Amino acid sequence: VALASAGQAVTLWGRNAGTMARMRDTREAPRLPGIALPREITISAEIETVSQAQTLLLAVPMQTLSALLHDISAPLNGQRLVACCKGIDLGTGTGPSRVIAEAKPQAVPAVLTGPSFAADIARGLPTALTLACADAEIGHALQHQLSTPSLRLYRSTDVAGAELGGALKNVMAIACGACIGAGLGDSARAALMTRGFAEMTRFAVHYGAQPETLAGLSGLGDLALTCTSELSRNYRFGQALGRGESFDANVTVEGAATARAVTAIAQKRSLSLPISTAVAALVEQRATVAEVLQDLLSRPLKEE
Ligand SMILES: NC(=O)C1=CN([C@@H]2O[C@H](COP(=O)(O)OP(=O)(O)OC[C@H]3O[C@@H](n4cnc5c(N)ncnc54)[C@H](O)[C@@H]3O)[C@@H](O)[C@H]2O)C=CC1
Ligand SMILES: O=C(CO)COP(=O)(O)O
Repeated sequence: VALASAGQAVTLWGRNAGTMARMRDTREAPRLPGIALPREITISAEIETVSQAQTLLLAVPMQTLSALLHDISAPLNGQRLVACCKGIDLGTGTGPSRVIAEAKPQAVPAVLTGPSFAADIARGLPTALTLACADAEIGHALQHQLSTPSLRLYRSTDVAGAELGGALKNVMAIACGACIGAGLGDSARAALMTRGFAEMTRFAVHYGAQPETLAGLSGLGDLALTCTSELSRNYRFGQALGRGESFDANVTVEGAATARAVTAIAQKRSLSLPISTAVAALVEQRATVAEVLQDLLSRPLKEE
Protein backbone atom coordinates (compact mmCIF):
# COMPACT_ATOMS: atom_id res chain seq x y z
CA VAL A 1 0.00 0.00 0.00
CA ALA A 2 2.81 2.40 0.90
CA LEU A 3 4.72 1.78 -2.31
CA ALA A 4 1.65 1.88 -4.52
CA SER A 5 0.47 5.10 -2.85
CA ALA A 6 3.88 6.56 -3.74
CA GLY A 7 3.26 5.69 -7.39
CA GLN A 8 5.10 2.39 -7.78
CA ALA A 9 3.64 -0.56 -9.65
CA VAL A 10 3.17 -3.35 -7.11
CA THR A 11 1.79 -6.85 -7.42
CA LEU A 12 0.33 -8.46 -4.31
CA TRP A 13 0.42 -12.26 -4.41
CA GLY A 14 -1.40 -14.65 -2.10
CA ARG A 15 -1.76 -18.43 -2.30
CA ASN A 16 -5.54 -18.57 -1.97
CA ALA A 17 -7.12 -17.81 -5.34
CA GLY A 18 -10.59 -17.22 -3.83
CA THR A 19 -9.30 -14.74 -1.27
CA MET A 20 -7.28 -12.90 -3.90
CA ALA A 21 -10.33 -12.69 -6.21
CA ARG A 22 -12.39 -11.21 -3.35
CA MET A 23 -9.63 -8.71 -2.65
CA ARG A 24 -9.65 -7.72 -6.32
CA ASP A 25 -13.42 -7.09 -6.07
CA THR A 26 -13.50 -5.33 -2.71
CA ARG A 27 -10.05 -3.63 -2.89
CA GLU A 28 -9.64 -4.51 0.77
CA ALA A 29 -7.42 -7.10 2.50
CA PRO A 30 -9.09 -9.24 5.17
CA ARG A 31 -6.23 -8.60 7.60
CA LEU A 32 -6.22 -4.84 6.99
CA PRO A 33 -9.89 -3.90 7.32
CA GLY A 34 -10.75 -0.31 6.49
CA ILE A 35 -7.66 0.25 4.32
CA ALA A 36 -8.41 0.74 0.62
CA LEU A 37 -5.94 -1.06 -1.64
CA PRO A 38 -4.77 1.49 -4.25
CA ARG A 39 -5.60 0.76 -7.89
CA GLU A 40 -1.85 0.61 -8.61
CA ILE A 41 -1.76 -2.75 -6.84
CA THR A 42 -2.29 -5.72 -9.12
CA ILE A 43 -3.72 -8.63 -7.14
CA SER A 44 -2.66 -12.11 -8.21
CA ALA A 45 -2.68 -15.76 -7.15
CA GLU A 46 -0.23 -16.77 -9.92
CA ILE A 47 3.06 -17.35 -8.17
CA GLU A 48 5.10 -18.16 -11.28
CA THR A 49 4.20 -14.81 -12.86
CA VAL A 50 4.84 -12.80 -9.71
CA SER A 51 8.12 -14.54 -8.99
CA GLN A 52 9.63 -12.98 -12.12
CA ALA A 53 9.77 -9.58 -10.39
CA GLN A 54 13.22 -8.13 -9.74
CA THR A 55 12.35 -7.42 -6.08
CA LEU A 56 10.16 -9.70 -3.97
CA LEU A 57 9.01 -8.78 -0.45
CA LEU A 58 8.43 -12.02 1.45
CA ALA A 59 5.77 -11.30 4.09
CA VAL A 60 4.82 -14.69 5.51
CA PRO A 61 5.31 -16.08 9.02
CA MET A 62 8.88 -17.25 9.64
CA GLN A 63 8.00 -20.90 10.05
CA THR A 64 6.44 -20.94 6.55
CA LEU A 65 9.18 -19.09 4.65
CA SER A 66 11.06 -22.22 3.64
CA ALA A 67 7.87 -23.88 2.30
CA LEU A 68 6.96 -20.76 0.33
CA LEU A 69 10.41 -20.62 -1.29
CA HIS A 70 10.19 -24.29 -2.20
CA ASP A 71 6.79 -23.66 -3.80
CA ILE A 72 8.49 -21.27 -6.23
CA SER A 73 10.11 -23.45 -8.86
CA ALA A 74 12.18 -20.70 -10.53
CA PRO A 75 15.77 -20.28 -9.20
CA LEU A 76 15.21 -16.49 -8.81
CA ASN A 77 18.66 -15.87 -10.24
CA GLY A 78 19.97 -12.42 -9.22
CA GLN A 79 16.53 -11.37 -7.90
CA ARG A 80 16.28 -9.55 -4.58
CA LEU A 81 14.40 -11.47 -1.93
CA VAL A 82 13.55 -9.13 0.94
CA ALA A 83 12.41 -11.02 4.05
CA CYS A 84 9.82 -9.10 6.08
CA CYS A 85 9.40 -11.92 8.60
CA LYS A 86 10.82 -11.79 12.11
CA GLY A 87 11.93 -15.01 13.68
CA ILE A 88 14.19 -18.03 13.71
CA ASP A 89 13.30 -21.11 11.71
CA LEU A 90 12.71 -23.99 14.13
CA GLY A 91 13.80 -26.61 11.61
CA THR A 92 17.23 -25.16 10.90
CA GLY A 93 17.84 -22.73 13.79
CA THR A 94 18.58 -19.98 11.28
CA GLY A 95 17.12 -16.58 10.37
CA PRO A 96 15.35 -15.63 7.15
CA SER A 97 18.46 -14.62 5.16
CA ARG A 98 20.00 -18.07 5.64
CA VAL A 99 16.71 -19.79 4.79
CA ILE A 100 16.62 -17.78 1.56
CA ALA A 101 20.29 -18.48 0.79
CA GLU A 102 19.73 -22.21 1.23
CA ALA A 103 16.50 -22.41 -0.78
CA LYS A 104 17.51 -19.97 -3.55
CA PRO A 105 21.32 -19.76 -3.61
CA GLN A 106 21.37 -17.63 -6.74
CA ALA A 107 19.08 -14.94 -5.33
CA VAL A 108 20.16 -11.90 -3.27
CA PRO A 109 18.79 -12.05 0.30
CA ALA A 110 17.88 -8.89 2.22
CA VAL A 111 15.90 -8.11 5.35
CA LEU A 112 13.35 -5.35 6.00
CA THR A 113 12.68 -4.96 9.70
CA GLY A 114 12.05 -2.44 12.47
CA PRO A 115 9.20 -0.90 14.48
CA SER A 116 6.20 -0.98 12.19
CA PHE A 117 2.66 -2.19 12.59
CA ALA A 118 1.25 -3.07 9.17
CA ALA A 119 -1.82 -0.89 9.78
CA ASP A 120 0.35 2.16 10.60
CA ILE A 121 2.33 1.81 7.37
CA ALA A 122 -0.82 1.21 5.33
CA ARG A 123 -2.41 4.36 6.82
CA GLY A 124 0.62 6.38 5.70
CA LEU A 125 1.75 7.14 9.24
CA PRO A 126 5.47 8.04 9.52
CA THR A 127 7.60 4.94 10.02
CA ALA A 128 11.35 4.20 9.98
CA LEU A 129 12.81 0.77 9.22
CA THR A 130 16.12 -0.97 8.64
CA LEU A 131 16.92 -2.46 5.24
CA ALA A 132 19.82 -4.89 5.65
CA CYS A 133 21.70 -6.49 2.77
CA ALA A 134 25.21 -7.96 2.81
CA ASP A 135 25.79 -6.49 -0.66
CA ALA A 136 26.17 -2.76 0.07
CA GLU A 137 25.41 -1.66 -3.48
CA ILE A 138 22.20 -3.65 -3.75
CA GLY A 139 21.25 -2.56 -0.21
CA HIS A 140 21.62 1.05 -1.30
CA ALA A 141 19.43 0.44 -4.36
CA LEU A 142 16.77 -1.32 -2.27
CA GLN A 143 16.80 1.46 0.32
CA HIS A 144 15.94 3.99 -2.38
CA GLN A 145 13.47 1.73 -4.15
CA LEU A 146 11.48 0.93 -0.98
CA SER A 147 11.53 4.31 0.81
CA THR A 148 8.55 6.63 0.41
CA PRO A 149 7.89 10.14 1.78
CA SER A 150 6.46 8.60 4.99
CA LEU A 151 8.39 5.31 5.09
CA ARG A 152 12.04 6.06 5.81
CA LEU A 153 14.53 3.22 5.40
CA TYR A 154 17.98 3.21 6.99
CA ARG A 155 20.42 0.79 5.41
CA SER A 156 22.83 -1.68 6.97
CA THR A 157 25.08 -4.50 5.81
CA ASP A 158 24.70 -6.25 9.19
CA VAL A 159 22.07 -8.78 8.20
CA ALA A 160 22.60 -11.00 11.26
CA GLY A 161 22.17 -8.03 13.61
CA ALA A 162 19.03 -6.78 11.88
CA GLU A 163 17.27 -10.13 11.68
CA LEU A 164 18.22 -11.34 15.15
CA GLY A 165 17.06 -8.08 16.75
CA GLY A 166 13.71 -8.44 14.98
CA ALA A 167 13.41 -12.09 15.98
CA LEU A 168 14.32 -11.72 19.64
CA LYS A 169 12.28 -8.62 20.41
CA ASN A 170 9.17 -10.75 19.88
CA VAL A 171 10.31 -13.07 22.67
CA MET A 172 10.83 -10.07 24.96
CA ALA A 173 7.38 -8.76 24.01
CA ILE A 174 5.82 -12.02 25.22
CA ALA A 175 7.77 -11.67 28.48
CA CYS A 176 6.61 -8.07 28.93
CA GLY A 177 3.01 -8.96 28.10
CA ALA A 178 3.10 -11.76 30.67
CA CYS A 179 4.58 -9.36 33.22
CA ILE A 180 1.79 -6.82 32.74
CA GLY A 181 -0.90 -9.51 32.41
CA ALA A 182 0.18 -11.01 35.74
CA GLY A 183 0.06 -7.59 37.40
CA LEU A 184 3.81 -7.39 38.08
CA GLY A 185 3.96 -3.71 37.15
CA ASP A 186 5.67 -1.21 34.87
CA SER A 187 8.94 -1.24 36.83
CA ALA A 188 9.29 -4.98 36.24
CA ARG A 189 8.52 -4.46 32.56
CA ALA A 190 11.26 -1.82 32.27
CA ALA A 191 13.70 -4.26 33.88
CA LEU A 192 12.66 -7.01 31.47
CA MET A 193 13.07 -4.73 28.47
CA THR A 194 16.53 -3.65 29.59
CA ARG A 195 17.81 -7.10 30.53
CA GLY A 196 16.04 -8.45 27.44
CA PHE A 197 17.97 -5.99 25.32
CA ALA A 198 21.22 -7.21 26.94
CA GLU A 199 20.20 -10.79 26.13
CA MET A 200 19.34 -9.91 22.52
CA THR A 201 22.69 -8.20 22.07
CA ARG A 202 24.64 -11.08 23.66
CA PHE A 203 22.95 -13.62 21.39
CA ALA A 204 23.33 -11.56 18.21
CA VAL A 205 26.98 -10.66 18.87
CA HIS A 206 27.66 -14.39 19.32
CA TYR A 207 26.48 -14.73 15.70
CA GLY A 208 28.77 -11.95 14.45
CA ALA A 209 26.32 -9.03 14.69
CA GLN A 210 27.44 -5.48 15.49
CA PRO A 211 26.14 -4.24 18.88
CA GLU A 212 25.27 -0.89 17.20
CA THR A 213 22.75 -2.68 14.99
CA LEU A 214 20.96 -4.00 18.06
CA ALA A 215 20.77 -0.44 19.39
CA GLY A 216 19.07 0.66 16.16
CA LEU A 217 15.55 0.45 14.74
CA SER A 218 15.64 -3.30 14.14
CA GLY A 219 16.55 -4.05 17.77
CA LEU A 220 15.90 -1.43 20.42
CA GLY A 221 13.40 0.41 18.22
CA ASP A 222 11.21 -2.62 17.66
CA LEU A 223 11.70 -3.78 21.25
CA ALA A 224 10.30 -0.46 22.49
CA LEU A 225 7.27 -0.70 20.20
CA THR A 226 6.40 -4.33 20.75
CA CYS A 227 6.92 -4.44 24.51
CA THR A 228 4.65 -1.47 25.15
CA SER A 229 1.80 -1.65 22.64
CA GLU A 230 -1.37 -3.69 22.83
CA LEU A 231 -1.40 -3.62 19.02
CA SER A 232 1.39 -6.23 19.19
CA ARG A 233 0.21 -9.80 18.91
CA ASN A 234 3.27 -11.06 20.79
CA TYR A 235 2.55 -8.66 23.65
CA ARG A 236 -1.14 -9.61 23.75
CA PHE A 237 -0.25 -13.30 23.69
CA GLY A 238 2.03 -12.67 26.68
CA GLN A 239 -0.74 -10.77 28.46
CA ALA A 240 -3.03 -13.78 28.03
CA LEU A 241 -0.32 -16.07 29.46
CA GLY A 242 0.08 -13.72 32.42
CA ARG A 243 -3.65 -13.68 33.08
CA GLY A 244 -3.99 -17.43 32.61
CA GLU A 245 -6.33 -16.90 29.65
CA SER A 246 -6.40 -18.70 26.31
CA PHE A 247 -5.31 -16.98 23.09
CA ASP A 248 -6.64 -17.37 19.53
CA ALA A 249 -4.43 -20.06 17.91
CA ASN A 250 -5.02 -18.52 14.46
CA VAL A 251 -3.16 -15.33 15.35
CA THR A 252 0.50 -15.26 14.27
CA VAL A 253 2.74 -15.05 17.35
CA GLU A 254 6.31 -15.27 16.05
CA GLY A 255 8.00 -15.05 19.45
CA ALA A 256 6.60 -18.40 20.61
CA ALA A 257 8.57 -20.48 18.08
CA THR A 258 11.55 -18.15 18.31
CA ALA A 259 11.77 -18.61 22.09
CA ARG A 260 11.91 -22.37 21.55
CA ALA A 261 14.49 -22.02 18.77
CA VAL A 262 16.86 -19.75 20.73
CA THR A 263 16.53 -21.84 23.89
CA ALA A 264 17.61 -24.94 21.94
CA ILE A 265 20.56 -22.99 20.48
CA ALA A 266 21.48 -21.57 23.90
CA GLN A 267 21.61 -25.06 25.37
CA LYS A 268 23.82 -26.37 22.55
CA ARG A 269 26.19 -23.41 22.70
CA SER A 270 26.16 -22.82 26.48
CA LEU A 271 24.78 -19.29 26.11
CA SER A 272 22.97 -17.65 29.02
CA LEU A 273 19.52 -16.53 27.82
CA PRO A 274 17.41 -16.53 30.99
CA ILE A 275 14.46 -14.50 29.69
CA SER A 276 14.12 -16.43 26.42
CA THR A 277 14.41 -19.68 28.36
CA ALA A 278 11.66 -18.51 30.72
CA VAL A 279 9.41 -17.54 27.79
CA ALA A 280 9.96 -20.94 26.14
CA ALA A 281 8.97 -22.64 29.41
CA LEU A 282 5.81 -20.49 29.63
CA VAL A 283 4.87 -21.09 26.00
CA GLU A 284 5.33 -24.84 26.34
CA GLN A 285 3.41 -24.76 29.64
CA ARG A 286 6.35 -26.30 31.50
CA ALA A 287 6.23 -23.52 34.10
CA THR A 288 3.88 -20.89 35.49
CA VAL A 289 4.54 -17.13 35.56
CA ALA A 290 5.15 -17.40 39.32
CA GLU A 291 7.74 -20.14 38.78
CA VAL A 292 9.68 -18.35 36.02
CA LEU A 293 9.60 -15.14 38.04
CA GLN A 294 11.07 -16.97 41.01
CA ASP A 295 13.79 -18.46 38.75
CA LEU A 296 14.68 -15.05 37.29
CA LEU A 297 14.80 -13.31 40.67
CA SER A 298 16.84 -16.00 42.37
CA ARG A 299 19.69 -15.98 39.85
CA PRO A 300 23.08 -15.05 41.39
CA LEU A 301 23.60 -11.31 41.74
CA LYS A 302 26.01 -9.97 39.13
CA GLU A 303 27.54 -6.88 37.55
CA GLU A 304 25.34 -5.05 35.05
N1 LIG B 1 1.63 -7.50 10.87
C1 LIG B 1 2.57 -6.64 11.21
O1 LIG B 1 2.30 -5.52 11.70
C2 LIG B 1 4.00 -6.98 11.00
C3 LIG B 1 4.41 -8.25 10.69
N2 LIG B 1 5.74 -8.52 10.52
C4 LIG B 1 6.21 -9.87 10.24
O2 LIG B 1 5.72 -10.31 8.99
C5 LIG B 1 5.55 -11.72 9.02
C6 LIG B 1 4.14 -12.04 8.56
O3 LIG B 1 3.27 -11.44 9.50
P1 LIG B 1 1.77 -11.09 9.16
O4 LIG B 1 1.61 -10.70 7.74
O5 LIG B 1 1.30 -10.14 10.18
O6 LIG B 1 1.12 -12.52 9.41
P2 LIG B 1 -0.33 -13.01 9.06
O7 LIG B 1 -0.46 -14.30 9.76
O8 LIG B 1 -1.33 -11.92 9.30
O9 LIG B 1 -0.31 -13.23 7.48
C7 LIG B 1 0.57 -14.12 6.90
C8 LIG B 1 0.06 -14.51 5.53
O10 LIG B 1 0.96 -15.52 5.03
C9 LIG B 1 0.17 -16.53 4.42
N3 LIG B 1 0.95 -17.77 4.41
C10 LIG B 1 1.23 -18.58 5.45
N4 LIG B 1 1.95 -19.63 5.04
C11 LIG B 1 2.16 -19.49 3.72
C12 LIG B 1 2.83 -20.27 2.74
N5 LIG B 1 3.46 -21.40 3.04
N6 LIG B 1 2.82 -19.82 1.48
C13 LIG B 1 2.19 -18.67 1.18
N7 LIG B 1 1.54 -17.90 2.06
C14 LIG B 1 1.52 -18.30 3.32
C15 LIG B 1 -1.08 -16.60 5.26
O11 LIG B 1 -2.13 -17.19 4.52
C16 LIG B 1 -1.34 -15.12 5.54
O12 LIG B 1 -2.08 -14.53 4.51
C17 LIG B 1 5.82 -12.17 10.46
O13 LIG B 1 7.13 -12.70 10.56
C18 LIG B 1 5.72 -10.87 11.25
O14 LIG B 1 6.57 -10.89 12.40
C19 LIG B 1 6.68 -7.56 10.61
C20 LIG B 1 6.32 -6.26 10.90
C21 LIG B 1 4.98 -5.89 11.15
O1 LIG C 1 6.82 -6.69 14.38
C1 LIG C 1 5.87 -5.99 14.62
C2 LIG C 1 5.99 -4.55 14.82
O2 LIG C 1 7.24 -4.06 14.45
C3 LIG C 1 4.55 -6.62 14.80
O3 LIG C 1 4.50 -7.16 16.07
P1 LIG C 1 3.53 -8.37 16.41
O4 LIG C 1 3.89 -9.50 15.47
O5 LIG C 1 3.80 -8.67 17.84
O6 LIG C 1 2.14 -7.88 16.17
